Amino acid sequence: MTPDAADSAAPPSAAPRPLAVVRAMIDALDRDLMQILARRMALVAEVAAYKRQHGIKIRDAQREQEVLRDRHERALELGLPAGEIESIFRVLLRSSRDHQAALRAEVPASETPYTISIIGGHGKIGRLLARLFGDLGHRLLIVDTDTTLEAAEAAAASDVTVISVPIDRTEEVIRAVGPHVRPDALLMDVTSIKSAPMEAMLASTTGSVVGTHPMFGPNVHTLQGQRVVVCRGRGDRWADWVTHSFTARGLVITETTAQQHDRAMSVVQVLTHFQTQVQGLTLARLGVPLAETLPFTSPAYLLELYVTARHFAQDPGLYGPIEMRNPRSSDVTAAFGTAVQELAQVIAGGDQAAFTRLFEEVRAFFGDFTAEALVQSSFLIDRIVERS
Ligand SMILES: C=C(O[C@@H]1C=C(C(=O)O)C=C[C@H]1O)C(=O)O
Repeated sequence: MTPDAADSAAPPSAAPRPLAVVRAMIDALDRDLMQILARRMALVAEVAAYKRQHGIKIRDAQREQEVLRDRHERALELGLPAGEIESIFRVLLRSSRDHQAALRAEVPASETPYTISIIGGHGKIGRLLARLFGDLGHRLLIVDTDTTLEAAEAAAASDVTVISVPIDRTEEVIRAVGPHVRPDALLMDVTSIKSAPMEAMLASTTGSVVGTHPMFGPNVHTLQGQRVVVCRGRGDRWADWVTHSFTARGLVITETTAQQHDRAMSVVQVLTHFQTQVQGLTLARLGVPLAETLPFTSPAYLLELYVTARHFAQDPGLYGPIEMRNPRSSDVTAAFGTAVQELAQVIAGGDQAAFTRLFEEVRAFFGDFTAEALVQSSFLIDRIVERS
C-alpha cells in the first residue's frame, strides 16, 4: 500500500467511520483524480504540439498497447479489477486522441485554409461537416433552404462544395450546383448510395469529384474511430486532401468504388435496417406490451431492443430511400423472405436435426468471427448493465 492510500484507509480494528465522513473523503479523492486527469490532458496537448511540428500521426497503436498492458499489470498489483481499469484507460486514450485532433495535431502548420460550401449545412450531417472542416481551420459558406446565400453563388466562390442534402434531392441539387464548381475546385457528396450521385457529379462538373459516405450518424459522441467510405471520382489531389482531412479528425477511411460500396451497403444497411424494421413491426403487432417484457430482459433481448428502438427514434425519410434506392434491395428482401419461411417451417415441424443443420451452416459462415463477437458483445452487455 502506498503512503497516500494508507492515509485514507481506516485503521483495521476501528469501527467504520460515519458514512458522511467517508463520502466527503471520496469526493476529495475524486477531485484529486480529476486534477490528475487535467494534468494528463495538459501533457497530451504538449504531445499534440510536438506531433504537429514533426508530422507524426495522432494514433500510436503500439504505444497504446504498451500503456494498456502496463496499466493492466499495475491494476493486478493493486488488487483492482484489471478488466474495468483497462476499460477506463481505453476511454482515456480515446478522449486523448480526440483532444489532439481538436488541437489540429495532424494538420500541417502549412495547410492552406480553403473556402468550403456546405449545401444543406443546417442539416445534422451538414452541421457535423461544418464543425469538422471548421476545426481544421477552413472558411465555411453555409447554404440551406433558410439562407439567403444561394448554392450556385456559394459553389462559384468555393474551393470545395459539399452536397449534404436528403438522398431524394441529391442528384437534382448536384445537377444544379455542379456547373458552378470551378474546374480547379472539388465537388463532393455524403450520400448513403454512391453510384448514381457519383455519375451525376462527374457529368455536371469538369472539376474534381469525390464521393463519400460517413458510416455514422450525427449522434456519435466522438469522431475518433468512426468510418467514412471514400470513392475517387476525378482528381487525385483533392481525393488525397479529403482522406487526409478526415483522418486528421480521427476518422477511419475505407476507399472503394461506387459499385463496391453499393454492393456492401445492400448488406450493411439494407439487410440490417430491414431486419430491424421486421423486428419492430413484429413486436408492435404481436400484442405483448413492451412494458410487460422489460422486467424479463435477457442481455440479448435488451441489446436487440435498444438497436430496434434506436432505429425507430430516427427519420423514416432517411431510411426509406437507403432501402428503396439500393440496386440490390429486392435480392436482399427476397433472400430474407426465403430464410424466414425455411426457418418457420423447421420450427413448426419440430425438426431439431434440420434446425441444427441451419445453425451449423450459419456458424460456418461466421467462422472465427464468432469468437470476436462473443467478446465484443459481452463488453457491450457489461457497459449497458453498468448504466442501468
Ligand atoms: C498521447 C499520445 O497520443 C495518443 C494517446 C495516447 C495516450 O493518451 O496515452 C497514447 C498513444 C497515442 O495513440 C502519445 O502518442 O503518447
